[in-house]
Amino acid sequence: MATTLRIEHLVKRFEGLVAVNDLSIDVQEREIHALIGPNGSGKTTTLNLINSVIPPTSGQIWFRDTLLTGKPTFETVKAGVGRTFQNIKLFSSMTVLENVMMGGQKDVSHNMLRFIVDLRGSHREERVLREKACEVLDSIGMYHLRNETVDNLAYGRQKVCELGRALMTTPQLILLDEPAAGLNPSERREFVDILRKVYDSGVDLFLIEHNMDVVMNLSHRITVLSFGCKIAEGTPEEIQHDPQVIKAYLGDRFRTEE
Ligand SMILES: Nc1ncnc2c1ncn2[C@@H]1O[C@H](COP(=O)(O)OP(=O)(O)OP(=O)(O)O)[C@@H](O)[C@H]1O
Repeated sequence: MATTLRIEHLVKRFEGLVAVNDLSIDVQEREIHALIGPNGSGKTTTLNLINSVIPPTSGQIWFRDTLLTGKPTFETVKAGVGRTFQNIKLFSSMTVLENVMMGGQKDVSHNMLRFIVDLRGSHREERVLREKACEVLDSIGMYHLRNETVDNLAYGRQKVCELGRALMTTPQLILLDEPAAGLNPSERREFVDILRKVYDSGVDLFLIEHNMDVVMNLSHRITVLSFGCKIAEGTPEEIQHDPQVIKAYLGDRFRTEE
């Protein structure tokens, strides 16, 4: 299998604090890779570095043959990397369909007003985006809710809607920032099923997550951070039994009976 996402000697300093410290990770094609670790260990910073929300102090990030480092966020999206956020970033008074359609505009975050004006001006563009958004909504079981305003949706459904918006750029890899956060157990099970479907459709996943049931059931490989440094990498089975990981993060949650 080829490497898709390659993180090489990544460092991020915030003044005196080293949030990410010489981090290297190779994510393979067709992999669900989780990044775990205690609060403040550098996970969100790493995600923000991958899709160029912030620049690194040093190091490089590659996605396939494209160097992402130094590129604006919309270029990382163009290269095939999508993203969802820990705190949902939807337009709450707009419908599900409109929110998902906006994901089809690669630079929409810079150009929201133009997007709305363009949609009104260009029936062809609107039709293409609408068709694609309907397909995406169908694939994630949200088509029947397309005309609901986001405000009226349960939190779990809003998260699925955000995932739908990320799918509009036809990503090859999606970065997921705590997909299970705030979900109740049944919403969580449903979301994991949807993520599996998205993966089965050919999209690789790189996620940050604190819920260890989700991480251990979903991931093929896991990288563990502590104070910005990688302390372990391996399969869920290896990580659950790694003494250093148990000490730094997992505690007794996965210790097997002696
Ligand atoms: N913009 C910033 N300026 C200064 N310090 C920051 C900034 N962003 C993050 N940090 C610090 O960098 C460290 C890593 O933070 P980060 O949010 O990446 O951790 P995390 O592992 O995602 O934590 P959590 O699980 O709580 O979300 C923390 O000490 C945090 O306070």
